[in-house]
Amino acid sequence: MSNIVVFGGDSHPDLVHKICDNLDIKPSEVHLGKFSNGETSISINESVREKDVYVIQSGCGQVNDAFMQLLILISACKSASASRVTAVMPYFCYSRQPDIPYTAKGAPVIHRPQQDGNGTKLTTRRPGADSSFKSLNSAIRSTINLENPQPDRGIAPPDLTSSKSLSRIPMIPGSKLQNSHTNGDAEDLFNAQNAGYKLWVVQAGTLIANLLTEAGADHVITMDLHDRQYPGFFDIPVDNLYCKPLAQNYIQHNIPNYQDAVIVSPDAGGAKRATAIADALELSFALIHKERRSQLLKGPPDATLTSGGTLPVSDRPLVSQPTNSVIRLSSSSSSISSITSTESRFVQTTMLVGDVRNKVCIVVDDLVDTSYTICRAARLLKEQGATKVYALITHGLFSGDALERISSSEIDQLIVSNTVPQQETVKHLGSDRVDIIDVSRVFGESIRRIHNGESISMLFEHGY
Ligand SMILES: O=P(O)(O)OC[C@H]1O[C@@H](O)[C@H](O)[C@@H]1O
Repeated sequence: MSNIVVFGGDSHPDLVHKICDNLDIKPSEVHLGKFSNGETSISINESVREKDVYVIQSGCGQVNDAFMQLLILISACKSASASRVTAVMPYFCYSRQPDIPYTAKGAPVIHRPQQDGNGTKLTTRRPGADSSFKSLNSAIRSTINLENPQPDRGIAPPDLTSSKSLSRIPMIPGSKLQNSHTNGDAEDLFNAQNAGYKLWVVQAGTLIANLLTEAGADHVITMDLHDRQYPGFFDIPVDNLYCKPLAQNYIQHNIPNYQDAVIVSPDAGGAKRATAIADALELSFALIHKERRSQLLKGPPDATLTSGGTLPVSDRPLVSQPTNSVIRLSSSSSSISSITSTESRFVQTTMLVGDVRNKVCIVVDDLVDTSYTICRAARLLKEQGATKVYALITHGLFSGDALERISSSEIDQLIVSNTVPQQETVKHLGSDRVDIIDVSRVFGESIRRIHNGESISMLFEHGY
């Protein structure tokens, strides 16, 4: 192929080489480094004048560094007179929104308490909180308890200050999560859940899109965007490839008697993705749905649901019959303290819709980050009689201690694509328990087609 140049960032060199092998070219030479103060330094060692340039960088590893490196590489090519620059991001970072707890009351309380010489000053007040950190920490702790509601299993809450595990929950410098074991946070928890304001965490979609286009990207190629609407942030073409055809191919060729298996979505958000695979392979489908809502307790402390109070705390799921079970907010994950009528709580409903008894289950999801979602799904399926659980994932981020969790989970077989490096995964879980779906061919073919001005829509349906 003439007039094409492919550069790789340093987040996933193995995939860069594989994609280039498929294109039968070599990655172009670039020096990637850091200045002494930690800033990214890049020098391009060949001419890109009037060339069609592809910069491959997955949004993983040191993700902010990787993204900055991508931006600088794009900008360097553009200012060196490349005719077109395409960002190839096998895993598109910042494509998920933050998972911040907030009250049902919504927006910040805006009031006008302060007058100065120049007129009225609008301020935002956070009732019940001395400092924003104090309240936010509490809110985070409450989410941790919900994310890992296993009080009887003696699992300590993760330390957000050091663990990379809960990446959808913002990490606050200096948060003292070890204090979440104590009961002294009840007031904080109450404040966090009832303060009447919404903890506002930036949703970065437009910024990320603008940064890429401002750097000089003319086109983006990615795979299985968490949000299919995400390309709407861009005013350049975004080709979102699907792992689906590769996943289907894996199921058909590697799962014995796959015709009797059940495709499972571990949450409502992934239902479309999973049903698309189930429909294509004519398999049954099951859905795990979890709903969390904050509520103010009204009944007496130990009242039963029928008398208008609360159900006993339980992490057991509901099967096919949606009924509410209550996981109460607690400042300790190892014990459930008594409920008072004025505290805030979450009502959590977990439903498994579909029949998995004596079935092989294939849990399909776009990504695994902390792995709580997928491990919880596997446990539930086994409890409900599944004989074997496969987890089929596009982007295996496996942050923090995710691999340890998977290792001791009910997942029998993990199948994950290589949009993100998986050497650690194989090392940790063993090659028998992990299979890798190679996406380099489909990325290579999409680059070839885009370079030649051909359609890539057949890749969406059939892969390569
Ligand atoms: O539970 P972890 O692995 O952190 O998060 C992964 C889940 O969070 C969702 O956004 C993904 O679609 C997936 O279901």
